[in-house]
Amino acid sequence: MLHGTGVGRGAVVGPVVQVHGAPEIDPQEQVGADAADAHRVMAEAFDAVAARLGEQAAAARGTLAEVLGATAQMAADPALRAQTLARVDAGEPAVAALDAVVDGFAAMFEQAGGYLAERVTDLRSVRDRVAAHALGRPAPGVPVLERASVVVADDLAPADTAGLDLALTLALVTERGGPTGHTAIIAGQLGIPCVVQVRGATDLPEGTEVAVDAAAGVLTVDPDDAVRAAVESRRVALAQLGEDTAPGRTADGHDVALLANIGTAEDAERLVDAAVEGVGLFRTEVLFLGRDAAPTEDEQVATYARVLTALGRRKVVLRTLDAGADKPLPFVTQPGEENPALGVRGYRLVRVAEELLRTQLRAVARAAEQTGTDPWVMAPMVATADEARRFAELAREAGVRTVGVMVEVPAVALRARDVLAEVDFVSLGTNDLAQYTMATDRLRGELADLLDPWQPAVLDLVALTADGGRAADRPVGVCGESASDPLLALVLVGLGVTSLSMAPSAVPGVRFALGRHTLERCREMAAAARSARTAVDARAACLALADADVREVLALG
Ligand SMILES: C=C(OP(=O)(O)O)C(=O)O
Ligand SMILES: [Mg+2]
Repeated sequence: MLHGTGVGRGAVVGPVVQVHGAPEIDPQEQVGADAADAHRVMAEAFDAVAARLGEQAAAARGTLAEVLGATAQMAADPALRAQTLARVDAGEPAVAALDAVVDGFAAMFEQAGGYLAERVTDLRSVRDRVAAHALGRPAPGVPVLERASVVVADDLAPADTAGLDLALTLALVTERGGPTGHTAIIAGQLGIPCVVQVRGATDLPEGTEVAVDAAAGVLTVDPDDAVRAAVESRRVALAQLGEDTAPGRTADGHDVALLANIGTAEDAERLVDAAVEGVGLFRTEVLFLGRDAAPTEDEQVATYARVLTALGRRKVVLRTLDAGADKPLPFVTQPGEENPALGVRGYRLVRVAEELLRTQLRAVARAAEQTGTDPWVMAPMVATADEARRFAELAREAGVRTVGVMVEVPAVALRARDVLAEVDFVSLGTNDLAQYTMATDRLRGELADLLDPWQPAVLDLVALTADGGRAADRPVGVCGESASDPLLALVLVGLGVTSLSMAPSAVPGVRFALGRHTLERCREMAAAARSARTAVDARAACLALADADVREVLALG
């Protein structure tokens, strides 16, 4: 068995497919016996890579097909090939020759900017593939899946996950990455079981059968019949939970809205028939990613209107641009920041790019008017009541009616009452709140124990925020990953949180857990968790108070 940190409750069995990183290449490594042989091997490598990518593009769909098709064209590019082979003929080591030619093209592309600059990643991917082929190493990158598989990687970049064939991806397993990192968030969004921080996963041979249990954070290699049967019964139990479409409510009828986190209009459209009460976090920065400039106001209006239309009369909480630190955007990145997580990020960008925020707020107000809806709008990374007031002014000036801020900085939790005097609601971003409370980079998977949202210090800050909400009679939601943990969700409700927003795939488990516990029991759990001195003890204390069926069906331990 291999252990890691699980994301989601699902379990699956399937064969391993490894995602290989770029091959480690010594540029002086010789290919073939002499220059003529190297010429032949390299020419053959270009042909093989172009042909394989072409075949894969033909077999793929959507974005994946486009990405593969463009990369195949680049591998077949006559100039790239001719220049490399000319250097090889002149006696240069073949891989070094390829590297130098690719570097030359990359520099040209980067200088040209725009579309061409974005192709540099494809160009380097062609180089890695051709070099790997010539040296007889496995092809790098996300392989094209031929059957339903468990995809294993050291870590996956957002671009890698875009290249996954979701219909055939049973689970994602990574050696690195944290539970609030990109792979985990995307897996949650797509409802794919995921385990991160699994030491030894990349050593598993291709095709090895593994059982992936996201609830337990465990991989079982060559599972026996008993493990397979347990996986199947979990699948059936979770499928049954998915049939309950009632609103979120405790066993004694206390309402807690269950909302979805989304990043794109497509995510919103997938919710049209989903049993969620709305969207509690629309991460609008996704629309800004991978571009040289912000989308225009009209483009933003169109996207926001699509989201609002998909949700109809359901609630939508839209978050304004959260750029910087773990979500860098080239056009607003502040040069020379040594600690970007503590720098000009999130709402603070208003200091250097106020028009960006004003444009976005206008776009939201126009989309709201167009669709006859009333979205709530909140700012990320607010640190003071003053900032909350200024954001509320800007939003109201633009025509937004309901304005809030995220609680991600401990200072805001500590002064929640002051902040709630300025805005209509707050939403706890527990991913960043844990990062800043525990002074622990959320992207450093190896520090996951410190980042654990069960840390009593983080729960204390949630409690303070909820107290502020109660005193002001204003809603306090949670939209960090902690809302998707069914046991922790009960604690959050016990602390006084009024809505929970999570990956849509997590909603059925949380709904089920809520429905089996009274508000009083949630409060007992919250008190027990806060009395504990460690994250592990906090969870254990709550588990002891949890309903037996819930423990069993959701494999809570
Ligand atoms: C919801 C949050 O925002 P993000 O994960 O996008 O930073 C959070 O920080 O908890
Ligand atoms: Mg955040």
